[in-house]
Amino acid sequence: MSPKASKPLVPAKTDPAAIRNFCIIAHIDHGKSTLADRMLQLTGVVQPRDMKAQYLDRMDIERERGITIKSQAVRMPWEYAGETFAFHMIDTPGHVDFSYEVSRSLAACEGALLLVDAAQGIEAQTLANLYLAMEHELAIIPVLNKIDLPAAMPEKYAEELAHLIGCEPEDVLRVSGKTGEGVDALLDRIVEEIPAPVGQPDAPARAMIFDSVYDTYRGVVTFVRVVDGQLGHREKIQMMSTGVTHELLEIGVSSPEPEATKGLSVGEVGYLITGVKDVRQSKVGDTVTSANKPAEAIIGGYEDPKPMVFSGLFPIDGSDFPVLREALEKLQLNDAALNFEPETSTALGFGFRVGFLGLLHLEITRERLEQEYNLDLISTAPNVVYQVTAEDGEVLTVTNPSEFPEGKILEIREPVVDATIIVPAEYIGAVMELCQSRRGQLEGMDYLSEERVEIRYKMPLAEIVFDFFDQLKSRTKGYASLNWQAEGEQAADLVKVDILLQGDKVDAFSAITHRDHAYAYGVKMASKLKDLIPRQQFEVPIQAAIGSRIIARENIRAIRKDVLSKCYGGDISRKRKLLEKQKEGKKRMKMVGTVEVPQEAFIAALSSDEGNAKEKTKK
Ligand SMILES: Nc1nc2c(ncn2[C@@H]2O[C@H](COP(=O)(O)OP(=O)(O)OP(=O)(O)O)[C@@H](O)[C@H]2O)c(=O)[nH]1
Repeated sequence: MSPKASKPLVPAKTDPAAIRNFCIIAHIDHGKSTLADRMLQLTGVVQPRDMKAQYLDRMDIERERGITIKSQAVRMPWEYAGETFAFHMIDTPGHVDFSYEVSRSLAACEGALLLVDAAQGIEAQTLANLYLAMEHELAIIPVLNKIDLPAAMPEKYAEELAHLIGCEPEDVLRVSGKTGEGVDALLDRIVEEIPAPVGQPDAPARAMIFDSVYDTYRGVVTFVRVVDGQLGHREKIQMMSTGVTHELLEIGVSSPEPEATKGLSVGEVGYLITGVKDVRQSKVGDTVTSANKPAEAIIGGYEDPKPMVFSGLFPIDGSDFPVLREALEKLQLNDAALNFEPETSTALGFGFRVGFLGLLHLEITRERLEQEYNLDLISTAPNVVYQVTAEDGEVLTVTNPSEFPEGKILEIREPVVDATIIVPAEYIGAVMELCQSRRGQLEGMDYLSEERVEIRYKMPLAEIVFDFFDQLKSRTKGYASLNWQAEGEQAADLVKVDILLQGDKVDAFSAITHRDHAYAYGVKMASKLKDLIPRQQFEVPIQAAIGSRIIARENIRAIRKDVLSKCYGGDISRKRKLLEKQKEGKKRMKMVGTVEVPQEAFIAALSSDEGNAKEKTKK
């Protein structure tokens, strides 16, 4: 993040009246990043020869998957009526797992571009993001994107959008992020319609942290929006929630490459570098003030990201445990939403219980651990968080089936969500049937237009987070879009199903499920394992049980594997070689009680056959 040494510092203080802070909100794949690319080009901050698609998605994994994970803030100049304006554009991720990032970015803006694909129309996350923007009282500019597509229906969707936000269809801008058509008119509209930031220039400095990223060379880079006063180069700053002070080594703006400035003043969006090495010291949502003249009140309105899904991560090679710990610690430097604690499993050895925002977050984290740190991992079936009241009245927070208390249980509470599904009206029946089978309760239904409907359900998180989206897509020929948000908890009839091999519980295969699904889980797991575990020298029963009650059973028949049978004659060295080879093979086995289970059986039994979470959860 270093500026070129010889470059003079850009003067501090931009007149707040000439600043416009905005973000782009949209359903996933409606083209935010592509539109952002065009804006960078049109405003001249990125030269055509340096331009690459999705310029702002810097992480390799973001490029590979074509999605935005971390938000980015970029400063761009724009001439309007003879005056130069400074735009701060904050690109936001669109996936539901990362919606907390959207909410932070929104709090740093005065306006939002609501981007809708002109060939798709409004989708579930368009609504969710719009409601968030309205909560933050942002000025909203409706924009239809991808008008170059032959399938685009701008007239139809302009009406839909106008109806939704209460404006005239003519007020809906039409652009193409791909060809650039209409983008300069959009930039003008930003000046006209988004209010300039207001703050008190002479008050003690207050800046709100909306993102922190870890940079290998510079440590933590903190992105802030200055609300009051100003922060200067080399100033001593204080984090208001903890009182910790740091010296500012560098302050600047991204344009889109980092450019050091003398300071940041009211309404400006930029970055701070203090040499701190851990993002948790620069907490998103915290207020930065000046240590010499501290402000009195923190800027409010933030939520901390809360993990929704937990899974155990175990190295396949037990000696990789320290590497896994170090890798998780490094990822956490850059991902405040990731949390983990050590876990021991009798079947899988030492590993970590890791909390994620959702399945995509889990998959990305796992992929990064495997790619960037060269680890081979087994992950256990993900589960949500349960509140379990045991017989003695004690309430336990259970993030792992192995923590499930033995004995009688008074109540189990599970997280629930409000789900919004948008589909063409002909699929209402199919969607309702699916939601009902997942213990959903219909909350309401509205027609967005004659043929498209918004259906709202209250559902258990555990029912929606895993393969629900796949099912929804296949029942609606891919036309449904889904969004959900946490909405508290409810009591439910849940049980823990254990899997036993020769009478010994295999903790890695235990699961908490609804009583109605317990039998199906038991049967599926027992028959999967029967195929995966090789025959042993004795008979091995595989059982599924709720408490002491067996609900399913399979048997692996005994064999005696005589490796010497091929070896007639008395060549002792050949016999020895075969026995050695058999010993080698045994090393790759895990002993569960007296049963040898090959490593691959764990991997295969725990791997879901559901494929890729991004594909599943993308619209
Ligand atoms: N024809 C056409 N395609 C577009 C346009 N804008 C974006 N696309 C394509 O739509 C796809 C999604 O675009 P992105 O810009 O990655 O979408 P996004 O909303 O940023 O997606 P996330 O970062 O994953 O949230 C890409 O394949 C783009 O090439 C457009 O104006 N016209």
